[in-house]
Amino acid sequence: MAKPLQVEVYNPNGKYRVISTKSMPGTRWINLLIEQDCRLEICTQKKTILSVEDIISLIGDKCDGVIGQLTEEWGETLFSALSRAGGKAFSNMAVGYNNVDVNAANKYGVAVGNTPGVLTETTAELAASLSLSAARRIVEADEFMRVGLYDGWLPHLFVGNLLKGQTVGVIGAGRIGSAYARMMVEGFKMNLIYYDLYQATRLEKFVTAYGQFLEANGEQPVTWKRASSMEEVLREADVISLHPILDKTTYHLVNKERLAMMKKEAILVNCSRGPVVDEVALVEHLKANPMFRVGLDVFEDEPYMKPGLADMKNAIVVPHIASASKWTREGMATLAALNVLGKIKEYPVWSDPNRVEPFLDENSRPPAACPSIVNSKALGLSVSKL
Ligand SMILES: NC(=O)C1=CN([C@@H]2O[C@H](COP(=O)(O)OP(=O)(O)OC[C@H]3O[C@@H](n4cnc5c(N)ncnc54)[C@H](O)[C@@H]3O)[C@@H](O)[C@H]2O)C=CC1
Ligand SMILES: O=C(O)C(=O)CO
Repeated sequence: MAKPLQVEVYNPNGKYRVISTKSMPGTRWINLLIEQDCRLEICTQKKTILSVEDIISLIGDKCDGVIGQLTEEWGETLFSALSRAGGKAFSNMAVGYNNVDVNAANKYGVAVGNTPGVLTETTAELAASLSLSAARRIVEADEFMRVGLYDGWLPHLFVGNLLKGQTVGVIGAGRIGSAYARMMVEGFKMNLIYYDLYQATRLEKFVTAYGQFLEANGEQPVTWKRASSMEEVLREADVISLHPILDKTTYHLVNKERLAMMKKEAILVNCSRGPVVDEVALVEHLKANPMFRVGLDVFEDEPYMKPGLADMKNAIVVPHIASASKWTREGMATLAALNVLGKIKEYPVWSDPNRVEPFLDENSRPPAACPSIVNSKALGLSVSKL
């Protein structure tokens, strides 16, 4: 028999057994669970990605709820194991839940939580950082300095792109895409073109008002356009940032043909999910177009990179850190814990997952509700009136 995974136990006599497959930042989430009679077991095994078998062994014979991670495969096997152990609550510590088979969760009556909102600005800030770093070739220039190649100022040294007056393209103008668009429009006075299945009315109003403000101050106004196709964005924008969810409609959304539609000196940023971009085609495109640049936070075969990507000077790569600020990660842990706790306590579901601030205020008790359950309709869960 395999050795049991290492766990740290809080409140051993708690009535409800809750597992967290990873240690998470902050202590508020731990306190909230133990105050509500949960025995919390945090897996401390030194293994970055737990397998399905590892998680089955953590669930054991009795488990009321699990807080899991985006690196884990939550499908039929795990939901049936959780259900056999009496559990009806699971939450990803992430807003994206493409690692979760929601139909399987529905089949076993397990609520699936996620953590929207608390990571919107943090993720958008990383996308903006990658956009700037790529435009101004910051990583290349930093490497050049460190290896002692700098021997004096030169007119052609690391010439990059000026963002002001250029066009930023956003694909997927939801919470994060809209926050990113605002940063680029407001911060760098870029014009906006976006593509989404839905109209981003608030974003459009913001750009209109900001354009009017600039004009009233004698400056060139910024503009916006909702594209009727993704191809329109690819052809027109100078910087393109990807922010859709990952599902079968967005798998390889950016492929060889679509890369070829982009401007030769364009910048592509991906802080959504790796498989939204065909990474093999991307490597070929980077090789053939040295002035085309990318900033990537996510990878198709994460944690691995496709062959050749790491050698490309025109690529900036970071290890899926877009939501990695202390406040955000602690907030994500809190929302994930409250999703699980809320379902265990049979609380209703919060009515607006875009407005989760009341759960994050450290100075007050969180509302008696589950902050965000993605399958609440399928499970017929009631909605909070708070
Ligand atoms: N790199 C990282 O650390 C992080 C990555 N993410 C990723 O970002 C994604 C988006 O997060 P939010 O903005 O909070 O979600 P959201 O649901 O507010 O926005 C997603 C947008 O994508 C649009 N969309 C869906 N299918 C589309 C398609 N085929 N073409 C164009 N647009 C489409 C939706 O209409 C929606 O407006 C998450 O699902 C997650 O995968 C989120 C947080 C951190
Ligand atoms: O929340 C997500 O979806 C992430 O990728 C990590 O923050």
